[in-house]
Amino acid sequence: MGIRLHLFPKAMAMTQTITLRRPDDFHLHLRDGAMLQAVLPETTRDFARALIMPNLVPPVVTAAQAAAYRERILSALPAGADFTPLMTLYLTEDTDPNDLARAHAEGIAVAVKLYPAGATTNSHSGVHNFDKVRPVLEKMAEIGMPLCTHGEVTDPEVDIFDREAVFIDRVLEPIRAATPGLRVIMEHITTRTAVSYVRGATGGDLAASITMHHLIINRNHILAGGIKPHYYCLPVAKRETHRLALVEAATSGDGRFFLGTDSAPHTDANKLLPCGCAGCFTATNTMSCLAEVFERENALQHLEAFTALNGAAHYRLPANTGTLTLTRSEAPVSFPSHIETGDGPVTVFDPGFALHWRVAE
Ligand SMILES: NC(=O)N[C@@H](CC(=O)O)C(=O)O
Ligand SMILES: [Zn+2]
Ligand SMILES: [Zn+2]
Repeated sequence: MGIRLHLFPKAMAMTQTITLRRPDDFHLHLRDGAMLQAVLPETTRDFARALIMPNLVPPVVTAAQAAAYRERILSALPAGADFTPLMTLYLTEDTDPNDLARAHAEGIAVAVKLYPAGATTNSHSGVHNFDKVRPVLEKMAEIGMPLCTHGEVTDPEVDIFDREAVFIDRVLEPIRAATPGLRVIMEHITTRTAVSYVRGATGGDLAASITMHHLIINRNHILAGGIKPHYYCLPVAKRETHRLALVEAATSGDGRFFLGTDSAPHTDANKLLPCGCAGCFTATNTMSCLAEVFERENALQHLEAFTALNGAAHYRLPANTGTLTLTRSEAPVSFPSHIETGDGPVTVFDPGFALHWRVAE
C-alpha cells in the first residue's frame, strides 16, 4: 500500500494528505472500569490494534485473567469500533510456564511483560530475582512468545537517569545470553545506549518500541522553569542527545523500531501530588504529534513503517488492511486539554508546539 503524498492547491492554502495503513500501538495502558470506558475511544479512533499492558491491581498474570480483561475491553468498545486488543501477561516469580504456554497457544496473550519489582506504576508484583523466572523464559524461547521489558533497574544506588543503560548490562544482556532464541522487545526506550544496543544485536530477536512523547520532550521539559508533572513518566525523559537518537531511530525506517505510545492515564488529582504518578496520556493526539515530528525530519515516508508495519512484522502479525488519512492545514489544529473520566479529568499530552496534522474523519 505504501504511502501516498498528495499536494494539491486549494483556494488559498496548500492542503497535504497522507494515507497509511491503520496504525498499531504496541504499548498501551487502558486501566479498567470507568477509566477504561473513558480512554478506550481515544485509542480506537485511530488505532486498529494495541498491546495492552497488564499492570492492573491485581495484575493480569494468568491466561484466565487475560481472557477476562480482554472481555471487559471488548465490552467497553464504542459502537462500530474496529479494534483488537492484544493481551499481555504480567510476569511474576510464580508465573506457571504451562499456563503461559496455553495463553499463547490459544491466542489469549501475545506477549509477556517483565517489570522489575518497584520500577514503575503497579510493578510491586514484578520480578525481584531474575533467576526465579528462568524456567518461564526458557519456555517462552521454546514456544516463540516474546518478552516485553520495562528496562530499568531499581537499585537505589543507580541514578534514575542511568537506570535504563544499567538494566541492559545487568539484566537484559545476561538474560539474552542465557536464553538463546528468546524474542525481546525493549519497551519505551529513552537512550541512545538502547538504540545502539538494538542496532548491534544480530539474529532478529531484538527490537524496541518508542513512545511519541520521548520523541518530543527531554528532561528540561520536566524540570526547567518549574516542575511539570504532566511530563513525568517512566523511564524519565533524558537529555537532548538521547532524544535526538530516538528521533533518528524512529524516523529512519529501520524495522527494529516501532511505536508503543505508553499512553498512561492518571487523573490530574493523582498527577498533581507531592508524590505524583508517572505517565503521560497521549492516545488523543499521538498521530498528529508523530506526523509533525516526522515532517520536521523530512521522513513522512517512514511514518507508516514506524506506526503500522515494523511492529506488526516483529510480532509476526499481518499488517492492518484498513487505512488512516492525515491532513495538514496551515492553521494549527487543536485537541482538548483533557478528557473527562468517571474518576476525574485526565490531561492530554501537550507537545509544546503547534500541530498542523489531523486524522481525517
Ligand atoms: N510509563 C509510565 O510512566 N507509567 C506507566 C507504567 C510504565 O509503562 O512504566 C503506568 O502504568 O502509568
Ligand atoms: Zn514501563
Ligand atoms: Zn507503560
